[in-house]
Amino acid sequence: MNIHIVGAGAIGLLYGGYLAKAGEKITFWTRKEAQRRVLLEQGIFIEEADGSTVKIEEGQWTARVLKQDGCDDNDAEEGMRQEVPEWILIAVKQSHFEENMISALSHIAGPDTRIACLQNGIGHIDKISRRLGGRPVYTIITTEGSTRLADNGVRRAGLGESRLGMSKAQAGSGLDALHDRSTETLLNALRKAGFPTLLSNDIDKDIYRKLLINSVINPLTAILRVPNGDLLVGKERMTMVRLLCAEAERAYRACGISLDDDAFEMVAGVCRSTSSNTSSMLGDVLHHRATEVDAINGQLVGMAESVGMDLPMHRTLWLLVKSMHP
Ligand SMILES: NC(=O)C1=CN([C@@H]2O[C@H](COP(=O)(O)OP(=O)(O)OC[C@H]3O[C@@H](n4cnc5c(N)ncnc54)[C@H](OP(=O)(O)O)[C@@H]3O)[C@@H](O)[C@H]2O)C=CC1
Ligand SMILES: CC(C)(CO)C(=O)C(=O)O
Repeated sequence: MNIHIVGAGAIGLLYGGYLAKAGEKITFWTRKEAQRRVLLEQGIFIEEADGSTVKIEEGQWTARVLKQDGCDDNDAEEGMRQEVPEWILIAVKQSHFEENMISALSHIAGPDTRIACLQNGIGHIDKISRRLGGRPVYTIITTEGSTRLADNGVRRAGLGESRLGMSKAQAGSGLDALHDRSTETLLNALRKAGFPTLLSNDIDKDIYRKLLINSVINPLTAILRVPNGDLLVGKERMTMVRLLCAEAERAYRACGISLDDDAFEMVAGVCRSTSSNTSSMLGDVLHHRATEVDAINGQLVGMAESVGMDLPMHRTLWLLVKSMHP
């Protein structure tokens, strides 16, 4: 299957690398020519949690630079059209969803191309879908953890679990798009590549579950500069985790979003299972990059506001993290 990966960062290289190794035809779209060159010259490497390293040489995959108009330096647009992807996996960060990037997507995608987003946070799906003429956009929620080590390599935290689905707002009356040949083909490709993936008929539940987890763990670890597990160390941190969970739960109830589990137990469970992780938000802060806090705590605060509710703790975390942006 012909799959394009937009954003060859931590999660893009992990997914694209293993999909290519499993025999899929992969095209990475990078932002910079320098990264494209490193990829083509040195190949991709993935460090696994057991210390082994997997090398994936060019052959099954190629790399291009995503330009504003969708063309790269080496290929005319006509050439790209002949390689219309069946799927595009978007693996950029929330802060990378700029007009130019979204407009470039419309050049890569053919009329039947499916698009799936791997981002944490919310708000991006509708934005892209609108800009792509209402084309339905799928979501992949994953517990994979990947850290970028170089332009061409990543470290995988361990085996995660992923879910592929389409949120109700996207599906409209067309939920059948979830159960067609194209979706089945992507699911099989992901599984063959070593990503245990389930088809979700209720991806919104997964999206909001992850949003709540990220809204508590990410800003707290970014501000305190501690690994995830350390949020459970000490009375004061535990109290903050509890209060943030309770505030988010109140907002979810007011918005009619149900959670299967107790929020605190859920968040504490993730702190324990990823105890040595540097959260992605802490990673961004340490590297002086913009974080995804707008799409996480910002969206949560906005959701609550839409039903007349204020979330003072989440709002404060949002502003604190935003104040650390470069
Ligand atoms: N890493 C993880 O373990 C997980 C990540 N996620 C989500 O996946 C998303 C990506 O995260 P992650 O991979 O960690 O982030 P990275 O920062 O490692 O990767 C993002 C990549 O997107 C590239 N990019 C940005 N803008 C463009 C553009 N216009 N055209 C082409 N490429 C572009 C960046 O290029 P450049 O380097 O040149 O800036 C970078 O390589 C996030 O939303 C995150 O929440 C979800 C679950 C797990
Ligand atoms: C689940 C968690 C908190 C793991 O680190 C994560 O998704 C992130 O860091 O963004």
